[in-house]
Amino acid sequence: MSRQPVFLSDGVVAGLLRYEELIPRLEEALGKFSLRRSSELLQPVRSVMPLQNHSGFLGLMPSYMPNEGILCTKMLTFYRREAGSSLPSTQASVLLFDPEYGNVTAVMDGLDITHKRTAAVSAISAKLLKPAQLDILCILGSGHQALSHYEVFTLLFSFKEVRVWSRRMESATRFAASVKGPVTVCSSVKEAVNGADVIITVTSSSEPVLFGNWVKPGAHVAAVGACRPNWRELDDDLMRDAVIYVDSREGADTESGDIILSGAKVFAEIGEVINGTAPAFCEKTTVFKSLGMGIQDAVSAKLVFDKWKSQQ
Ligand SMILES: NC(=O)C1=CN([C@@H]2O[C@H](COP(=O)(O)OP(=O)(O)OC[C@H]3O[C@@H](n4cnc5c(N)ncnc54)[C@H](O)[C@@H]3O)[C@@H](O)[C@H]2O)C=CC1
Ligand SMILES: O=C(O)C1=NCCCC1
Repeated sequence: MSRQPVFLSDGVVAGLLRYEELIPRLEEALGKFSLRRSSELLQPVRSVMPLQNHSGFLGLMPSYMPNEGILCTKMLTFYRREAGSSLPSTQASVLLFDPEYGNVTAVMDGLDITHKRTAAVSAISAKLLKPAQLDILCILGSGHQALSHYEVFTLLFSFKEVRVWSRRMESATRFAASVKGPVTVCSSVKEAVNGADVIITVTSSSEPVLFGNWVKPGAHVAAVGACRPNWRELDDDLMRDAVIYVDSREGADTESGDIILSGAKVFAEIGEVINGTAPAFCEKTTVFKSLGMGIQDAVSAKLVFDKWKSQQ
């Protein structure tokens, strides 16, 4: 069992990972996670080491799904970057092990996995908590996650209008020009979210950018940024008035400033909605607070590795 691990570059991973195959695997994993059967799935809360010099952190995200033959960890760094930096703010590597023997079988670049699995889980939340009307999609932020969220949301849903807002107008304009379909560039958050049915927050902000009194009652918000206990994207009004769903209760209670600082109560994990053990309040304003989980990376990496092996 002393074979060297294979290395799969970002280009190879991106070529193999397809939303159509990824989404059902993520749904299954989210449902399993919420059952809390430790014989089937283990995933501790992300271990985080702050990197003060960079307003960032290094995170370790292990997970184990013995029945799936998955033992995996993602290692990531998040650095708060100035606009125009050539490096992405989140960088990641994923290690897959042979669960039988403990040797590393594959090391893969984790960028595309992080972009796609995060966006796919937000799209799953919108599918489960679908508002009655689905005409307007609004994306706040114009970076990597904005792009992957645009891709999967326009793949799964048919919006009449897609809007984008970014702190710097030229970034929003560049984003709109880079995607296939029409995108309205908005000059303020208030204008962007006005009447929107689905709002995605994908900013690196540590202060609220989205305020509850701007949000249409019954809208669904997928809140993806603000992944540290003292960072916010959403204000107290929105956190108090919406029904709050999360990927992991333990993760949310440990890492989400929006939840910890607002004192908002988590209603359910989206895995519980998938399992039918918690209701989907589609008619109410809902927030899905995403922090990201190791199992999401693990099932993505396993999918990529199996496809790569089948082509050798
Ligand atoms: N929940 C999850 O599973 C994951 C969450 N993330 C988080 O998603 C967010 C976006 O990630 P990426 O798109 O990869 O980053 P990025 O660096 O590519 O884009 C960040 C965006 O945030 C904007 N921004 C930065 N500071 C801001 C501020 N103070 N106010 C408003 N906008 C601001 C930037 O202009 C840019 O549009 C980050 O907070 C990241 O930590 C990233 C990966 C997974
Ligand atoms: O789950 C992830 O991957 C990340 N979550 C929070 C921000 C950095 C990446």
